[in-house]
Amino acid sequence: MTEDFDLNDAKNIEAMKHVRGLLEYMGEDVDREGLQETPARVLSAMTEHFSGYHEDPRDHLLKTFEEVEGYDEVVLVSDIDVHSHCEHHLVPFVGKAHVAYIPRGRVVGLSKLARVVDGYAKRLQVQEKLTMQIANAIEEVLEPEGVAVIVQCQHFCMCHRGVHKPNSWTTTSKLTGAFLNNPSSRLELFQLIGMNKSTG
Ligand SMILES: Nc1nc2c(ncn2[C@@H]2O[C@H](COP(=O)(O)OP(=O)(O)OP(=O)(O)O)[C@@H](O)[C@H]2O)c(=O)[nH]1
Ligand SMILES: [Zn+2]
Repeated sequence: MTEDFDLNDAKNIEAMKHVRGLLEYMGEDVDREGLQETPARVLSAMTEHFSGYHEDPRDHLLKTFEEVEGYDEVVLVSDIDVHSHCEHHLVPFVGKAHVAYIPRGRVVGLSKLARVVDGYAKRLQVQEKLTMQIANAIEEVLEPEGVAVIVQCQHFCMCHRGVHKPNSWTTTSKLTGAFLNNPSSRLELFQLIGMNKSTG
């Protein structure tokens, strides 16, 4: 599970001490057998959860976009799974992102939109910032007629601690260009998202 984790690396040794400190703080016996590999596992998992710090998500678009004339309708990738962590409590928030744009010549592979979502989600986040960062990246690189990013998540900090509202969902959106200014583009977007849900 932690094959790629270097137990001899000075930074890792230092970080494992901190994880042990947290286990002690929780009231655990850090020397018990079941916890021997836990600090390394925790750090290895963190590397995965926070891989976004080691990339610029805009690169997924910058390195792959193509100039394609003729398609100027909505491109929507809906229900992209979002797994992020809230910067207030370091606990997960999870849900979906719907990402759309109307090309003005530049198009990109559909998976790249999901990679942009991941690149920003795999950091400590607040949902509003995540939503804006995804939209800004697409806007900046593809220079489309419009961008729409809608994120719907459940925040564990709200569901499983604190106010304890396990059924609550938070929706955030960032619309630009035609999606903002043209009611028919916005209506089409919401119909497409709704249509997908009713058939899914
Ligand atoms: N706007 C926004 N708030 C968030 C997000 N994630 C968590 N929060 C909120 O951040 C706030 C932090 O409030 P604090 O009063 O400082 O922390 P707290 O005492 O743990 O608050 P409670 O969760 O109410 O117990 C809470 O209201 C959370 O619901 C997010 O993505 N966006
Ligand atoms: Zn939180």
